[in-house]
Amino acid sequence: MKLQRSQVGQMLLPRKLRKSALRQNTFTQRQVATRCSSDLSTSCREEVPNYLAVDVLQDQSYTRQEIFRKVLVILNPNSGFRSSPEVFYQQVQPILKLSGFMMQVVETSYAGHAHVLASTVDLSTCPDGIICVGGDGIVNEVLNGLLGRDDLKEAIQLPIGIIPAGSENSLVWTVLGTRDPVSAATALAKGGFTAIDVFAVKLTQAGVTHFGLTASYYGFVADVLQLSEKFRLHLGPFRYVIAGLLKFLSLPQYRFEVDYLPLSPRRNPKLIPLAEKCNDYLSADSSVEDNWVTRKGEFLGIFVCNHFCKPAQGLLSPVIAPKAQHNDGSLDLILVHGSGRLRLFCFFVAYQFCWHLLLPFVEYVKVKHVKVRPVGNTHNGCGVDGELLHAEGQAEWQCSLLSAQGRLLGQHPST
Ligand SMILES: Nc1ncnc2c1ncn2[C@@H]1O[C@H](COP(=O)(O)OP(=O)(O)OP(=O)(O)O)[C@@H](O)[C@H]1O
Repeated sequence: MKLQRSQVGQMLLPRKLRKSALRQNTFTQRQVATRCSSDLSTSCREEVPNYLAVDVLQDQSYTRQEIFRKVLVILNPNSGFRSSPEVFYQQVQPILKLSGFMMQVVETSYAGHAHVLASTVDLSTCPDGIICVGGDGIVNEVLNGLLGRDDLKEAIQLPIGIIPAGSENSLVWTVLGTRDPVSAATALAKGGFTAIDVFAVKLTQAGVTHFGLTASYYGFVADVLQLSEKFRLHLGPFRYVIAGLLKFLSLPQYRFEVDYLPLSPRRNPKLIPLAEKCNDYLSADSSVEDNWVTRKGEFLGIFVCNHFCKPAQGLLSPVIAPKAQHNDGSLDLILVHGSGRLRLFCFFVAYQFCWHLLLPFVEYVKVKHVKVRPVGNTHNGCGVDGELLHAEGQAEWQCSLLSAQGRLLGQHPST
């Protein structure tokens, strides 16, 4: 007798699971049939790999829900090792379909496409969110597209889902505790949301504001980010290592003036109402407050972190801002004072073991606002969530939290 593919899959399962899989399979096929018929754009002919069906169906909490969730999926075919289409269509889409997602899938065809999609999509066609398949960069584009809309208040409420398929997926790894596409899809399937602070970085001279969820950074790391773009095509995710090594070998000096407003424990930044446009919020800044602290001189790096920033790659899983929480209404500022390869090397080694805060040249403070001014011919770019922002001539970057929080689809497994 010729076995169907799903039956072959079951033969590979332990006996106990096989029985339950057989029972579940009838149920699965019924579910797939109804749900696919209402899928917005994708074909429902592809088979669900059986082991995935079993995985998903074993958690009854989300298979029993009958409510469809309408989402827009934005897939960057260019991210990471360019395997995101394969990852999505073969591993992720079946899980999402089974758990009731109705997906309109759009593949980006140029840099900036995700931004355009998020800023123009009719929100009523994807009331349950936008799912990004790619790296931190594509999530950042979607965030900025949403926050540039006229219907900002509704747009900021729209949850963003993430299927990690990029070079660096620090956001989903740090905040939702997952870094592989299948467990990220399972987290989306389980449902729930995670509130996350949103910060804005404004280039004062140009009056341009860019939003982020992870961190903004200046100095060595921003410089490496710029150089790494040259190697994107040939090296994929390894581009950061090569660019980092090259920049380390030809390390320049970075001079900055930094002003920061430490977080006052009595003040709750969330009490300030969200302005109609996010740009207005930054112009009504807190210059009237007088407890600004100024630092001047050489800095190897300046990091303004919204969460503890755990890189998805790396052996030891270090974190740059161990005291940061993604929803605590504050930003964590790390100043790495000084210059020189030896100091940078010490910082890097200490960071691998999460000892970097013990170094005498590292300053760590929770803040509300930060202003960073590169001095002289210091690299004047600013990295935000893996995207490099450029400035012409003298620049001042202002980094502040927005009063409203965004929402990520899914929850950390420990919640
Ligand atoms: N079709 C495309 N062709 C070229 N570039 C694209 C395309 N779609 C998106 N991009 C650009 O690719 C950039 C990086 O994408 P993404 O973040 O998904 O992957 P990554 O760089 O590999 O991962 P990470 O940002 O986590 O390091 C985005 O900022 C976006 O502007």
